[in-house]
Formats: sequence, structure tokens, C-alpha cells
Amino acid sequence: MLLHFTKMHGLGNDFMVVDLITQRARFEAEQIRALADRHFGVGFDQLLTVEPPRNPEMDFRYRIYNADGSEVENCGNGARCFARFVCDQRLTHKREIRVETQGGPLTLLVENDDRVRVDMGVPHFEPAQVPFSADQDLPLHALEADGEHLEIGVVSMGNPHAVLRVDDTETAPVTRLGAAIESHPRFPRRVNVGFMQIVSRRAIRLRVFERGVGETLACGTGACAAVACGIRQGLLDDTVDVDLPGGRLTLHWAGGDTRMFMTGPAVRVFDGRVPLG
Ligand SMILES: N[C@@H](CCC[C@H](N)C(=O)O)C(=O)O
Repeated sequence: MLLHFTKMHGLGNDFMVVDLITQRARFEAEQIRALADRHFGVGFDQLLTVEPPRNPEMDFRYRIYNADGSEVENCGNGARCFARFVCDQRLTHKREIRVETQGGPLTLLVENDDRVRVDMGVPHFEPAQVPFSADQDLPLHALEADGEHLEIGVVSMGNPHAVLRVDDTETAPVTRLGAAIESHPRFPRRVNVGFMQIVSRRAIRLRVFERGVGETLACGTGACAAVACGIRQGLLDDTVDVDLPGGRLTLHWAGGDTRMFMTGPAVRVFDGRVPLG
């Protein structure tokens, strides 16, 4: 059987997008790992599937799988590509699209200039919701990883994030510390790890070591997590430009129980077909 897919990216965080409304397939973790392989497969950070909603109030179900085959709760750059995909494929005529994810509902707003704005929901800092093992809900938690004493912010954007402040993202030990924190026993479901450099109250630089992938060129939920932690720590204003290795996202969060908004591009690269055994 040949499976149709579209290769897309959001700031270089790349995706294989599969329409499971007009075609049928089921993915095993091993197949996903083979498809994600950059030498022997299609090559991607995440596989995104477009499915009919289970909840009739939603327009679509949006499922996300990391390159290691694990299914995850949320993907911000993927959400923008998902919106662009369902519009381009004429699966909807709406410009405001409601999708259900494992991490909760998301609203995607397709703008006229090829950019997509996503309502990313409310950041949750309570350790149990991340999940992270800690007695108290603090802006910064002490963590020992790879022989270092670190201070991290933790937050759930539907998926788990740890945010570490660094002086310079260029020289930050992203691979070494990212891997140590990703699989730290205090994060029972593993974690995405952001390395945030504060440039001003309205601008940060960020590199993210993603759970189940490694370092990517951009991470949308990672950008939300860094800005949420930075605002909670009193370091940032409510609107922040986030410069990632793959480009810029703009984030807005008014704090507390308000919802966070992310704006950025979504690019279609090519369409293809692969055999699926
Ligand atoms: N690239 C993503 C996040 C994808 C999921 C993440 N690796 C996880 O395991 O939670 C984004 O843009 O948010």
C-alpha cells in the first residue's frame, strides 16, 4: 500500500503530515522510527496525523508522534503546519479551526499573510501536572544533573518542559545537559529541555533539546514554556520575540489563568508517497 504524505516545516522543525481522513493507516513505533530516519526514511522530527474528531464540537483530531515512535500530547510548530495542511487540502473552509490533542483542545487561526496564530492554552506550573517530582510549586527548582547543580523552571504546555537560563545559547551544553535532564528520574514521562538566553524584556534566544528527538531547529511548545517561565520569574514582558536556530516566533501571555498565543510560519515542502507494510 502506498501512503500519501506531505512534508512540512515550522522554522525547520520538520514533519511528515498524513491525512487519515481520506486514507487509512495505523503506525507502529518501529515503522515511525524507520520513516523518521534521515538516511533511510523520509526524515522528520515528528509525524502528524489528521483524523476525524471524537468530540463533535471539534473540527479534527491532531495526533503527534516523536521520531522515536512515542505518541505525545502537543506540538506547537506542528499545530501551525496542521492548520495550513487542512486548509490547503480543502479539508475545511474555516479560518478558525478547533482540534483535539492528547494534551487538550487547541484553536488554530489561519491569517492572511501565510502565518498561523495558535491559542496554546494556559501554562500549568504545578509539578504534578508537568509531571515533575517536587514538594512545592516554585518558579525555580534545584536539580542535580550530570554532576551539575542546576535551577530549572518546569511547566506543562500540554506536554512537559524544563527551562534552564543560560548566558549564551551558542555555548550552552544543549546535547549533554539536554539528554541528562530529558531522562532524569524526577520527570517520570521524560521532558523537553529549553536553554533560554534573556536578550531584553521583549526578546529571548532559545535552543531546545526535545524529548524523543534531540535538539531541533525550533520547538513551539518549548518557546511557550520559556516565555511562561521567564514571565513568571519577572524577567519578561507579556509579548516576546523568541529567536530559535530556525527563525522567530512571537508569543503573547498576559499571565495567570489567561491563554498563551503563538504566531509563526508554516511551510509546505513537498508531497510524496511511501510504501507502508
Ligand atoms: N516540536 C514540538 C514539540 C514536539 C513534541 C515534543 N518533542 C514532546 O515530546 O513533547 C513543538 O513545536 O512544540
